[in-house]
Amino acid sequence: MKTAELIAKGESLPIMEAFYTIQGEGRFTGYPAYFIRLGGCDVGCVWCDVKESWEAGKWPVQSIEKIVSEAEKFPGRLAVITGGEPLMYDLGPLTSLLKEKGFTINIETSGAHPFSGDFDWVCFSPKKFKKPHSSIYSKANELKVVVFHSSDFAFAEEHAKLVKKDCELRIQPEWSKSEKFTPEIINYTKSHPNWKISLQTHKFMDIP
Ligand SMILES: C[S@@+](CC[C@H](N)C(=O)[O-])C[C@H]1O[C@@H](n2cnc3c(N)ncnc32)[C@H](O)[C@@H]1O
Ligand SMILES: Nc1nc2[nH]cc(C(=O)O)c2c(=O)[nH]1
Ligand code: SF4
Ligand SMILES: [Mg+2]
Repeated sequence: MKTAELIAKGESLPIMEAFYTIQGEGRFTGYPAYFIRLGGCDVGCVWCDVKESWEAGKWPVQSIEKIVSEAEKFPGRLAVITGGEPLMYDLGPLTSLLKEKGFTINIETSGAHPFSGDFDWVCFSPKKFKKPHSSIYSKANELKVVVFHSSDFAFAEEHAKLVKKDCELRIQPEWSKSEKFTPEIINYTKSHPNWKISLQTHKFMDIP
């Protein structure tokens, strides 16, 4: 089969990088996890901290068997699928193979493409730059909104209305604007206690 066909079926995927680290953000902050970063994103966030991921074509394509066999070399059995935007691909085959090998699987996504795959935890981080696909709202376990501008609090509330009742709500300061917005985020969370704060703790620890 041609590479393009294998990618379309989700049997092979462009891999920007894969690394064993500590989940820095959100619900599973502090958990050791194997990150699989897929290449390719068409959302275009001005403040994206992995812009080099955007061009799918520049990353090597690997079979899901190879991706999972690399993951198995590490002792942890929590995998985080991220990118780039991982939902640009059919994640069914990759997640079923990871499951077969005993992994718990989380995803980091903007939700901008149709949902696929079988996940234990879905972290949905909507973006103003490309509207989320309707399929994400019933799947999200966590809504993690990055604050880069004061208007992002209202954007966060709009999305909070659309997710499931038990979806956990988090606000995360955009890294470069952290100093400016952290006091506002603290005050917002104290006055809107249905929200919690998420920080990019890996950046403080200087780990991947
Ligand atoms: C790089 S993205 C990849 C996954 C997916 N494309 C997404 O945006 O959710 C992983 C997480 O990092 C967040 N993020 C990206 N750049 C950031 C920045 N400069 N400051 C804070 N969070 C950021 C995203 O919102 C997302 O929650
Ligand atoms: N340690 C660590 N935790 C993370 N949580 C989400 C990340 C991502 O880029 O998706 C990320 C990342 O890049 N590194
Ligand atoms: S959706 Fe995610 S990977 Fe894509 S530009 Fe935005 S933060 Fe970066
Ligand atoms: Mg990151």
